[in-house]
Amino acid sequence: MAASMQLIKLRPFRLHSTSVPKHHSRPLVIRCSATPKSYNITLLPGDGIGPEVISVAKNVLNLAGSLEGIEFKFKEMPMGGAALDLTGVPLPEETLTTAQQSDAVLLGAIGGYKWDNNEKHLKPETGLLQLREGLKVFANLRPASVLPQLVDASTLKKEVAEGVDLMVVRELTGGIYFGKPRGFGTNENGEEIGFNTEVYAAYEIDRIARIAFETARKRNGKLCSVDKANVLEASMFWRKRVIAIAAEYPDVELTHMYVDNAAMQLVRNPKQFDTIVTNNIFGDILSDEASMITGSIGMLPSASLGESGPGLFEPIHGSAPDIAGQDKANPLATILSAAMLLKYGLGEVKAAERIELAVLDTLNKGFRTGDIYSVGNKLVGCKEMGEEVLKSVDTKTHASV
Ligand SMILES: NC(=O)c1ccc[n+]([C@@H]2O[C@H](COP(=O)([O-])OP(=O)(O)OC[C@H]3O[C@@H](n4cnc5c(N)ncnc54)[C@H](O)[C@@H]3O)[C@@H](O)[C@H]2O)c1
Ligand SMILES: CC(C)[C@H](C(=O)O)[C@@H](O)C(=O)O
Ligand SMILES: [Mg+2]
Repeated sequence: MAASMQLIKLRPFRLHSTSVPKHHSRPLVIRCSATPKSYNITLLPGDGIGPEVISVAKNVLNLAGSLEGIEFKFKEMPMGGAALDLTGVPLPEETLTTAQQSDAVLLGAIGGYKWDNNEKHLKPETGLLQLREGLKVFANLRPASVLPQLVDASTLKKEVAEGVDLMVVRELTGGIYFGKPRGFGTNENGEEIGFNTEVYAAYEIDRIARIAFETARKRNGKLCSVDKANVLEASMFWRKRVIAIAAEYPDVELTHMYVDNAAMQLVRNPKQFDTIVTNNIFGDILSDEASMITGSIGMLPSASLGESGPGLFEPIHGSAPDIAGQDKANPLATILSAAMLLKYGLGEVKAAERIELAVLDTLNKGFRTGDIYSVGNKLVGCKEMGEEVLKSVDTKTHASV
């Protein structure tokens, strides 16, 4: 099991000690062994490579679940550009309601050239922000670990990349993404302007800081808060609140770093980081940067959690229009997001570990999509990679879990 824990080094935890999300209470229900556990999963394939990676991840999730006596009822709903084309909006009300009423949500990716020049409210990306807001998933966990099998795929030198295992805790429903005022206008000289507002209330910082301290406590006890407190008032306040919350976690070592330095340190010496907590926009950027240390953005999963209700699970990558429809996408980030769904969303740790082990086994056998390929490996497409993971879920992990 040690190998799988390397992949996503975090045990399931409650976001809030006083409010237990619906799904966390599930294991307490006593069930007859003849009655399989059943969960409703909303699938949001989205655009570009989204449907390709979701179709593969759905099969893996289904098989890992069935081997643990879990049954899934999947409901696929339109989202992003696909929803715009179908209904005229990027997040139809029915999609949001279905997602809110399910046990967990698995999303592929949204966006594409076709909708790039749409007005803001008609952008696929706006639909994604509405979904995160609608599910109230303020805590976005983005683990980045360099797997021994993929050290050579990293763009960094082996000695720098080897052993990296960090977790970015990104605030997801606040900051400049949602702050008001925002929009377009003219300045005092009559010139056109565009503007956004970076704003955080104390409660928003306090709750994400607590998640980050809890996360660090379950890992190596080191938390680095990344901000721009040398310049931005919102960051100065962020730092003040993180320091205040630190008093509740004397066992966690807290450090602070400016975001420009953090971006540099991530490629200079990424092993210095354990858990990073940061705001919405810095977390977006730093997690893409961290992904390349691991070999590819096609490897990084994520879990977005709130205080109650279903979690949202998605790879951190986008719809990759440059490779969409060519069976070239790496599905592992989405498959690993399905593992996070099981672990953090449903508390189904055994089924999650089956998937993690299967991914490691598939990589051990040398199967690689183009983004993580190096000489000597077997180059496969998205579908074949999925089939290989399925085989490993069925055989290897069945025997070892
Ligand atoms: N969560 C999301 O749905 C999400 C995230 C990021 C970007 N986007 C959207 O996706 C679209 C494209 O954005 P972008 O090009 O900046 O970022 P991107 O992540 O889609 O692609 C960046 C690069 O990484 C590659 N890549 C991404 N995922 C891969 C995978 N699984 N396997 C192999 N290679 C992969 C792509 O081919 C591309 O070269 C935009 O519309 C953007 O808004 C959506
Ligand atoms: C598509 C976009 C809205 C999104 C974000 O900025 O959060 C993406 O980049 C991500 O990382 O999930
Ligand atoms: Mg991003």
